[in-house]
This record gives sequence, C-alpha cells and structure tokens, in this order.
Amino acid sequence: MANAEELKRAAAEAALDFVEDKMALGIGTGTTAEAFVRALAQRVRGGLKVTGVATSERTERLCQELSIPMATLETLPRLDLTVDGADEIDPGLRLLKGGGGALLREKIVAKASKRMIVVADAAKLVDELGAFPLPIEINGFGMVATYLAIQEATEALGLSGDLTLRRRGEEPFITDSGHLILDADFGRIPDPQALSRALHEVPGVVEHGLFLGLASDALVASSDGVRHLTV
Ligand SMILES: O=C(CO)[C@H](O)[C@H](O)COP(=O)(O)O
Repeated sequence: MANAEELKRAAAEAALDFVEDKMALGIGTGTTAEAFVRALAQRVRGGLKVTGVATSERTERLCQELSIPMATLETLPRLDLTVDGADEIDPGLRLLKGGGGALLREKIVAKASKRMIVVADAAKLVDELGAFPLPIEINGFGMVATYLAIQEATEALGLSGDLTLRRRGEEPFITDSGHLILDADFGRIPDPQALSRALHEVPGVVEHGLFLGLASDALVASSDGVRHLTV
C-alpha cells in the first residue's frame, strides 16, 4: 500500500506527460505541486525547455532553487498549461482549493492557462465539495463588516458554519498579496456556483477557493495507479 507522499509523487510525475518543450507553465502551490516541481526540475536538467510562472512566493523560491527558468504573469500573461493540487475534487472537476493560502494567485494563473491539470491522491475525491473548510481571501480593511456581510450572504443560501480567521501561530495569516483568510466551515455546498456569485458580491472579498470550470483534467493516484479524469 503506497503512502500519501508516494501517491502525490505518482500523480505529479504523471503530469510530466502533458508538458511539452517550450511550454509556458503555471506552477501550483502545496505538497503535490512541489512534487511536480521536483519532477519537472529533473526534466529541465535533462534538457527540457520550459518557462514557469509560480502561484506563490513559496513555489517561486523552490523553482529558483532547482534552476527552473521562471517568469511572471506580467511578462508571460498567456500560459499553455497549469499543474496544481487541490483540497477537494468533485465528479465535475470542480475544485476546492486554498489550503495553502495561495488561492488568489492560483486562480489568476489557472484562468490565464489554456489547460489546468489537477494532481492529487485519491483522498481528495469527493461527491460534493465542502467538507474541507472553504478559504475566503478578504481585504484587511473593514474585516468585521466583511465577515458579517459574508455571514448574511451565505445564510441567505441556507449555509451556516463558523468563519475562522486563519492564523500562523499567534498572528493572522497574511497571503502573498497582503490579504487575510477566513476559513468557512459550511459543510456540504450543494450549489457552488451560487455560493461563488454570492461571495463575489460582498465588497471586501478578494477571492474564494471554489475553482469552477477551470480544471479540464485530474490525475488522481491511488494504490491501483494513476487515473486520468476529464470533463
Ligand atoms: O490550494 C492549494 C494551496 O493554496 C493546494 O493546492 C492544496 O491545499 C493542496 O495541497 P497539497 O497538495 O499539499 O495537499
């Protein structure tokens, strides 16, 4: 029986089959995305030519340490492919992301890509999104008012649950773009599209971790091998 690390590595390595020479690549955040970075670095050392755009400072640092040529979305605004992890994947390849706090940049990079492939172990597959707390990135200004507005908007959809300010130790967690994160413990989310719209209507909400209609493929590893799911 393979352990979680081995499964993440298997999924990440399978994504290399989709990487072609001279591609502009979005590179995700998290432990599975990092397994992809390490596998990619090996190919780059072997002569593969790609340019990466990182979805977080953490991924940027790792890519630079491993000598993967990097650019920014400002200089490379259209990408061929993004490879990223997820916290939950539903049967329609709708994702819940942001466990690592990189959801805003991850979503911008995914949207800038012709194709987004999710890499994950099979524990991330769910029938319905929401068991994992949904990260909501908010501006620090008026955060209590934003908190209350989110509560009101989501209660109107029949969703209730704690909204918890994410912390790193004693301090609030600050994203790479300088915002805060509320983790929303809604439980099952029957209509992710309606929730997405409602959250975007709240001033102060910068982004949320529902990735709808962005992923076209998922490479999901279990002890039976890596399955390729598509929409
Ligand atoms: O969305 C993310 C970071 O913001 C990650 O992709 C997600 O949390 C999965 O991480 P891991 O591969 O470590 O399980």
